[in-house]
Amino acid sequence: MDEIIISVRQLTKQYQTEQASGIRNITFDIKRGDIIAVIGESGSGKSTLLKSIFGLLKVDEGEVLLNGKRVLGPHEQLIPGHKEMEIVTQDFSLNIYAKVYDNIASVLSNTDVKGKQEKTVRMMEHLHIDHLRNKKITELSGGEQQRVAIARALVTDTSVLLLDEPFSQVDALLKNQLRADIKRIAAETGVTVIIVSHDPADGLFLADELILMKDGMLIQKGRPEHVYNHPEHIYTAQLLGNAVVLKPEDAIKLGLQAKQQSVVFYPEWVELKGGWNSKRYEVKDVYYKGFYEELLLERNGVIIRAIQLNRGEHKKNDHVQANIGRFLEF
Ligand SMILES: Nc1ncnc2c1ncn2[C@@H]1O[C@H](COP(=O)(O)OP(=O)(O)OP(=O)(O)O)[C@@H](O)[C@H]1O
Repeated sequence: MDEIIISVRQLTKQYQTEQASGIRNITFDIKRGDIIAVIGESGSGKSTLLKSIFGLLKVDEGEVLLNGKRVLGPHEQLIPGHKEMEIVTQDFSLNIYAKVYDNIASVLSNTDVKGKQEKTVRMMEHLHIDHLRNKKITELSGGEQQRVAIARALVTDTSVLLLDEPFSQVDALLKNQLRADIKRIAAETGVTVIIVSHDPADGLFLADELILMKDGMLIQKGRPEHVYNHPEHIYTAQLLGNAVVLKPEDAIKLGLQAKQQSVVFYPEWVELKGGWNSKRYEVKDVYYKGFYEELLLERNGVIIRAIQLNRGEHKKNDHVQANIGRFLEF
């Protein structure tokens, strides 16, 4: 059976503000070795959840258990945090005057100097920062600092790594590499990782399980493919796949038999092809996206979006046959 490493139980943390803020009644378990991605729009409570798990915030209700033991809050111990967890926050908390190598090595004990050196070098290689080893933190870009902070957290052989927006400072190319590195390192070391990100693509790519947050509440948890294909809220479908949302009267104008309040589908569920069930649409616009293109299609005054691999087949004012192959109702 899978071993549960972290249990979050009815966790509530409200800030003293006029509007509702923070997180409310969050409950879930994390399996050892899993990568969990906490996804949600800005202000949905992701960072509050992460900090609460680490013991940085005094929560109002509920608890976090690590290996069955309650994680203490900042009011219960001198130094907030937990020795079996490492957190990389958005400020990185690096010693900016020290060199990259020393920032990483300094968290290891001096009892085994050779082992310390080897481990530090290996971790720098893992995160592609070995060429920066003698540079000071002040001489690095934001993305480079981010990788040093992750290396410093991972070199400790921590059981749990918490990452708050770990890709916020890196460009698209580096981001792909860093995501793949984290996935590989997690698989190699068995570390449990919780990543907070506002970019759903991070979670879809990296996570064994996604946690969707909205207005301080957990609204869905599950494997990325499952959550993507079976969203329980319109918000989830919009966040993960920029879904098209139609009122039932508009859906009917497209020939869909809608019974509920809203009809929802991802643009890639629209099939651009002829056939007995396809309908004629006018192409209102074509957005070039590189390897694919997004088409704005109109029928009976209703606009939908469709995407397809970029073959340059369609242009504005063309007519196409399209079929909404699958849709969800909410
Ligand atoms: N120290 C604080 N005092 C008062 N309100 C706070 C504090 N920290 C967060 N909040 C509020 O709590 C809510 C959740 O904030 P949180 O930072 O957890 O969200 P988030 O999903 O991480 O957002 P982002 O993606 O923008 O970082 C927001 O409404 C925020 O304004």
